[in-house]
Amino acid sequence: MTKFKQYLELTKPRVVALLVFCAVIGMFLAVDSDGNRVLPTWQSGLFGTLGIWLASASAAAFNHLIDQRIDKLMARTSHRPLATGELTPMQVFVFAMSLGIVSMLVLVLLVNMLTAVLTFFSLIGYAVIYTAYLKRATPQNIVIGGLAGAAPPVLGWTAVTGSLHPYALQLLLIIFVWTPPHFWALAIFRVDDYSRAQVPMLPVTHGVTFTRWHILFYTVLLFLVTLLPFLTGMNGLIYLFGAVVLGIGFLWYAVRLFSSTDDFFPMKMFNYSIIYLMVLFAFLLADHWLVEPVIHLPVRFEPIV
Ligand code: HEM
Ligand SMILES: CC(C)=CCC/C(C)=C/CC/C(C)=C/COP(=O)(O)OP(=O)(O)O
Repeated sequence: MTKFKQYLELTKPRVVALLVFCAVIGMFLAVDSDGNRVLPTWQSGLFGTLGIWLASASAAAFNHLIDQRIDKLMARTSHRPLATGELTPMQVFVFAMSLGIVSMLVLVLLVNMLTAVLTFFSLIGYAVIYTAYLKRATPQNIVIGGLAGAAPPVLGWTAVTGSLHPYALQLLLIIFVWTPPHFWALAIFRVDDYSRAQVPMLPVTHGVTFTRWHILFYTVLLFLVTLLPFLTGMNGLIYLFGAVVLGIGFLWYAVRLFSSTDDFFPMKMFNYSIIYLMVLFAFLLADHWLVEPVIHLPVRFEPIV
């Protein structure tokens, strides 16, 4: 009997879909060293996307393997293929290794070395540093571990240009600062799960109110960080409009989190965080390719740095 559904679940398909979406947008935002827009070639576009996707899926499968004991104890994850025994640890190991090896072959042979190396570090960062160590070690686990999940736009960018650009790092910074409100909103709702599994997530170790303050802090920081692409001249007014409107929405959730009596409200914020990131990146792309090249609006800010 085929276990396609179980193997697919190991790859965290929806999380990885958003990671790959951000990577692809990173590809289409790339500029060369003179600041001119560049497009991915069919090869860098196709194989870059494939390599990043396979590496993220591999990291997700390793996460299932390393977390199997924890996953059995939490209601949200107790149906996972290793927790239920539908797949064996050896099957998951072989699957995760295979995806990882193929991803590296694709990136090294068909994309470029820089992308392969950075993707490899992201894979290790999530699968080993975050999952096997940080997650169990400190309530700042997801802040530090968030670096791996924030890498995709940089990976997409380097797949196209073969070099790192400060603009790409702004995109990384956005996802890095977005991760704590994204995750802690869910963690507040799932605090009993984490406490049963003895995972030191912030709401477990420091309580829900403390976590709400942290969420608010990072949401304000996120609002400021999302202004950077405009302030550095990377993007124009259409992007700025999107970032401000979406950011006000996120801030509203972060403030309302203190007073809402709806138990499900943190999950509403969590769901909003996903829409937020998707639409923000869509704005980056639309602004980059529409505003100047098509509509000819002279709306860029003279960079302050
Ligand atoms: C350390 C960083 C992160 C942590 C700890 C985290 C944590 C989580 C958790 C616990 C879930 C619920 C998963 C489930 O129930 O299956 C989730 C869902 C999700 N995350 Fe994250 N996340 C992180 C980073 C990211 C990043 C970087 C992205 C994308 C750019 C992302 C996108 C998503 C999406 C799209 C979902 C919804 C999945 C679904 O509907 O099943 N996450 N995240
Ligand atoms: C190569 C590359 C870009 C790697 C990044 C890979 C990746 C899948 C990042 C997503 C982060 C994520 C879903 C964290 C949740 O893990 P968790 O263990 O806290 O959540 P869980 O309890 O749902 O498993």
